[in-house]
Amino acid sequence: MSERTHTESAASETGATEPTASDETVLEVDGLSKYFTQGSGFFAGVSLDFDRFPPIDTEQERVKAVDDVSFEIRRGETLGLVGESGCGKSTLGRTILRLLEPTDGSIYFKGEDLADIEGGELRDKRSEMQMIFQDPQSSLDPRLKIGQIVEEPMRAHGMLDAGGREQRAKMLLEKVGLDPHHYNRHPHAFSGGQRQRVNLARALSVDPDFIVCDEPVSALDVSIQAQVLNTMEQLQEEFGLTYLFIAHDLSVIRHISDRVAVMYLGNIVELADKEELFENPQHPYTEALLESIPVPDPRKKGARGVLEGEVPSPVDPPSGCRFRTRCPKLIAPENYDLTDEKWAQTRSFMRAVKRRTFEPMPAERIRREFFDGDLPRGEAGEIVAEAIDVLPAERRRPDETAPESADGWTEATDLLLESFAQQSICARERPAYELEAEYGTAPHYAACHLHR
Ligand SMILES: Nc1ncnc2c1ncn2[C@@H]1O[C@H](COP(=O)(O)OP(=O)(O)OP(=O)(O)O)[C@@H](O)[C@H]1O
Repeated sequence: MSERTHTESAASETGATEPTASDETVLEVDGLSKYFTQGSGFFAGVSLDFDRFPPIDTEQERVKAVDDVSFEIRRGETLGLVGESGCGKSTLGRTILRLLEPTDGSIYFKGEDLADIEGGELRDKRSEMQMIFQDPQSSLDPRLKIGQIVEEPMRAHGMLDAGGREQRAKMLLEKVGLDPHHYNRHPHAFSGGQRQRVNLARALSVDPDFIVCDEPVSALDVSIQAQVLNTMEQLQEEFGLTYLFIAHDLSVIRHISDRVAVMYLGNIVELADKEELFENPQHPYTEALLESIPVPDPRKKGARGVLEGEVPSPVDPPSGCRFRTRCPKLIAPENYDLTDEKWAQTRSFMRAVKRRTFEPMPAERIRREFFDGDLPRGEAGEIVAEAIDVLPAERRRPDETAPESADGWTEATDLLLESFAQQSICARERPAYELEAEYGTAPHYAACHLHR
């Protein structure tokens, strides 16, 4: 346990210091994957398939929650991890700490591969890596006193004697901005922000190097969030902590992070210095996320709502770039003679057909509304014309039910997707590129074919 832990002054609510990262790599994640098997129990994943003999199919559906993720975190650094709900942030955090078994890949913590160790050795390592969860309410046992809660990890790791643990717990309560006299009180007497401070004291009790913070301020009022974040920054400085900070809120990520990783459907799609990421985003998904931040200036409201469509299922994610099915910058397939304008029109037509966002209408009107009257030249134009042909025809009378149309929509969608979307490099290859950074010195990674 470090000397300075006991001698430095208590953390205050104000005057956050900028944490400084060293060159030493504390954590290196290499090709890490975590797949979940749908369901559980003996018959999970077993289905009957009467086209086979015997008619049992044991092929299991696997949720690719984290898929081939690699990055490093330096000592004293905060790496922010941001992305929409369900993209795999929590699973990544838990797999790094081996609270979940990795499906593949390595997790080097201070040079040692955690994926290789088991039992007592893993338990010992756990004291060096802690986790703080989102909900301070449910993560504190209401029957225990604050002191017992903070001391519990020390007891589990056989740290200090009873007197030493009490002394350390009181010191830590003060460090996290609580009155040490709260030692004998129960959690129900505390506000959300105070409870999260108790969680911080508990995580710090075993003197960890690395903390995974999983949405630690999301459940708190905005006014309390900044105070808790400031305390976390002060504790980082004082105890030499390294954070992986998970949040979906970009303003929280901007407040706390040194570098930021953006996650989409189990992959990291962009990783750069905070300043670089916010000022010079290079992945269309990051751009869309940044543009979806509510802007205080009402005159600028045009920029919102750019993230269209549903996130695909992590059971069967898109080939190539996982964002391609929603990407406004999908690259044109090279095998057609398409101008930028005609590609943009073809793409929006393809999207409208796939989502069935227009009523059946005459071919001439489709050409006019989607293509300014001119289809793309050559083979691309022939394919579009064929798709228009198979779309259901318009109703002749308003009371007439639409002609049996589902097949026409599906046929046109399949034709367009197979001929255009799936021919794009975005569908054929997985992108991974390092770019020149404009701000700061850290490498800028953006997994997007636009940067080839
Ligand atoms: N135990 C599990 N079994 C099966 N699927 C799971 C399990 N845990 C998570 N998943 C799935 O893995 C994917 C990633 O989930 P995860 O909770 O890691 O995302 P997240 O980005 O942290 O989302 P949120 O911000 O909503 O917590 C989701 O599709 C989720 O449904």
